[in-house]
Amino acid sequence: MIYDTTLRDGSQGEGLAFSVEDKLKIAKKLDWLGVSYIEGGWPGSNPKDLEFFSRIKEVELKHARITAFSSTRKPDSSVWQDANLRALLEAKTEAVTIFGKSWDFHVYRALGTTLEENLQMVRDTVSYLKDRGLEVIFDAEHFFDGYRCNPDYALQVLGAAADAGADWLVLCDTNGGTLPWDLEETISEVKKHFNLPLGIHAHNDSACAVVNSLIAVRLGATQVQGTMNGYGERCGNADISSIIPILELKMQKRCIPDNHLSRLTEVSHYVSEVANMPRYNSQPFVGYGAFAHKGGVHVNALLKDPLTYEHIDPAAVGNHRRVLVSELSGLSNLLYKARELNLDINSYDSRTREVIQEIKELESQGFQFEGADASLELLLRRAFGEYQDFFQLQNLKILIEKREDNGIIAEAMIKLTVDSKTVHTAAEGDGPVNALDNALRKALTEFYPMIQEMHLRDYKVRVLDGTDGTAAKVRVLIESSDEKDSWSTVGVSENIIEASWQALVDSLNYMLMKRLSPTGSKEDTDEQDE
Ligand SMILES: CC(=O)SCCNC(=O)CCNC(=O)[C@H](O)C(C)(C)COP(=O)(O)OP(=O)(O)OC[C@H]1O[C@@H](n2cnc3c(N)ncnc32)[C@H](O)[C@@H]1OP(=O)(O)O
Ligand SMILES: CC(=O)C(=O)O
Repeated sequence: MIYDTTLRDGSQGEGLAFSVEDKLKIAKKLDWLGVSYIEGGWPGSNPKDLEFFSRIKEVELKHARITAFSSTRKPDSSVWQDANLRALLEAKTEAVTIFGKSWDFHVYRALGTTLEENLQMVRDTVSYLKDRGLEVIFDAEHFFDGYRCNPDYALQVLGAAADAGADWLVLCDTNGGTLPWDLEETISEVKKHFNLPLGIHAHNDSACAVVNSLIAVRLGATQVQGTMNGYGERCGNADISSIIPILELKMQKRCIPDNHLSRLTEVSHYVSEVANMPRYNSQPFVGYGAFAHKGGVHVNALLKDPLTYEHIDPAAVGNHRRVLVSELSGLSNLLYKARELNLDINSYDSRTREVIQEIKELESQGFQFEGADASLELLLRRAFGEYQDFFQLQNLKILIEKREDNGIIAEAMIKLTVDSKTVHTAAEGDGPVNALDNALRKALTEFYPMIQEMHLRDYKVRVLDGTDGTAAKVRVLIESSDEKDSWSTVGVSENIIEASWQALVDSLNYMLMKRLSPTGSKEDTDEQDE
């Protein structure tokens, strides 16, 4: 069973703060994926979590059970007086998760109580909740550290929870420092003492959260607690976007409903969008680059059989294969790319080798085509005679004026040839690149009105050779979009205006090619875009 704690432990990660709406959206999406439990939050912690539990009741979930989280009662107090437990019951979930201390050091230092009182806190809390007919999942906090320091006591804590009626004993590697072989030994010992279903809750501080979770499953644990994309306190929790496909595809353990695995990539990306967290390109299974192939040798073999360089079929997890074209490309990368673009080229055509050499030469000058799909497509189509620029520059001037009261104003004057006609325009902008963009659009709108639908979404500049001082080159990457599509272009020069010009011109030409020339259609490959 997959127990997702993105909304509770995940939200303890730096930079994450879910609204109630966010939590509801994520819970629905996790249910759509088919996880067994969704831990919605800690009701005693804040009003937002309590509101989530009240509103999630109105949502019809198909697979997941909602659980609410809390601690054992306070030392030297009673369960009836405990504010956390009161709030927990207010959440009115059918399942609850209680964490209790299982490391003697924590009992002394963090709780400031006796070992016996901690055992009583566990007993009282679990039996109080069981008496109310709830499913009780007992998270033994710091279990592996506790077992290492005082195995008898750690086992007594599990025993207290089990005797009080807990339905699950979940072994937590709270500090995330346990190594796989130690974890294996500890779980093997625990199994000798308890017949209850076991779970695992691993943190990733030693980069072992996923592997530790999988080892626990091999040893018989039937519940894995983790978070989508591995969000969580410090270095995060076990990433269920890796655990689910490994269980399903490599360990033959069913943990989500039939045919739901292909939803995984979508769910992972959705959660990162709602969480407003950047995606990790190389994230296993679900990352945009998880099946991106760059080396020529790899792509050559992939074309013969994808199994040569892919451990699973990307489609199984809803991801897709991508081939990158760069200075590390061979003929195979180019042939693959050409096929995607419906370009009829073959390895016997001398131009094919010439294009690879041109790409390698340009990349050595600082261009980077793997992040500039549109510039690459223009280069290929130009090389194979399938494309001609839609306008030509005659000349361009940029004036920059610093005014005392009005900041900096830039003005670009531009002379172009379009359809054998000369067009001469000028436009102002906040800065030189903005003025250039405005002037170009002004000149071209008369001939190609559709360029008004194009927007510049992102503009990035990278200095390529800082040691040369003013002679350093810059690479400009521009991301543009219209209502249907988005594309990236690149320019490189020692002059930032020239580099920006190259990327801007590519961007406009690319859009015009797509709209006006049938060979420029990317419709066939749209599904391959992120
Ligand atoms: C391993 C984990 O991830 S556990 C989950 C951790 N998550 C969070 O802490 C997020 C939500 N937490 C909160 O909103 C707040 O910390 C609250 C509302 C729970 C408590 O707030 P406060 O009452 O102000 O206490 P504070 O946060 O300062 O300290 C935590 C208290 O819990 C006690 N505590 C810690 N673990 C346990 C436990 N298993 N059982 C009982 N009490 C516990 C601590 O001893 C401390 O009590 P003290 O104030 O008497 O020293
Ligand atoms: C319970 C929990 O979140 C932990 O031990 O890490």
